[in-house]
Amino acid sequence: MNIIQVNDTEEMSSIAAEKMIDCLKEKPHAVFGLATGSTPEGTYRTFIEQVHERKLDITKLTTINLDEYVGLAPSHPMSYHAYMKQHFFTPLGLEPSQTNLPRGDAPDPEEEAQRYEALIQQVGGIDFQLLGIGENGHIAFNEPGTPFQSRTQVVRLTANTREVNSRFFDKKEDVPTHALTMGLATIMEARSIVLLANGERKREAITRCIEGEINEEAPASILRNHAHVTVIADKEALRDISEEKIQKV
Ligand SMILES: O=P(O)(O)OC[C@H]1O[C@](O)(CO)[C@@H](O)[C@@H]1O
Repeated sequence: MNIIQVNDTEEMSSIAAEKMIDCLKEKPHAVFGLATGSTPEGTYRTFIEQVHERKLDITKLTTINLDEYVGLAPSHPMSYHAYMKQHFFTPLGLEPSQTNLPRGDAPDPEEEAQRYEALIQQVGGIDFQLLGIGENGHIAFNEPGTPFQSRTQVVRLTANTREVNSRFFDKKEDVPTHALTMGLATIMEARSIVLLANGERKREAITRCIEGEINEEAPASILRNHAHVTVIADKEALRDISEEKIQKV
């Protein structure tokens, strides 16, 4: 695990965006695994600016998102479809056929999970996976206790995750109780992974991810079993990590 300490969110975003660009330049038909949440917003902005500035070809790119709330149609403003459209797909200029998210409004969510897992295999797997981390250590919506061998599935969200994510909704009760999420084993098949974290509120989750025991109570700790993971995080998130493990920019 390569751990890069950055000075601020802007630096985190530009390093992450540069890694996405490296992947795209090396493989124009790359498959990007993408995350939502507040953490990757700057990375998306910087990547898009750079793609336009350097006139990079994105017409062969495919994107596969990690998760979606069960019950929210793509048109729902709090859906991850809407988030991706606003922060990435539209400003980058991707065609709808290039982008993929689980359908939160699928009539049979379990069947949708299977379709989505099969789709990831059909596109040949993920070349570059971007991840955020939940305050409780979740990656995608794989909450503490999720089996390491899990694949794309329907999950119940913890009270903590619903509380944390209620900041995006009008009322706490509006936060869906379930989500469709790529599983931990699915994520681990990505060829390279970049995990982003900033701020004190991610400190405990990052400490457990990097220095705690590798176990299912700390879902992000599984990443230590992957050969190509880079954590890009700020001082606040890395406060408890031993100096010798950290690379500073
Ligand atoms: O980036 P944020 O908003 O702190 O969210 C962290 C993580 O939580 C989620 O938003 C899900 O709760 C993930 O998609 C994200 O990686």
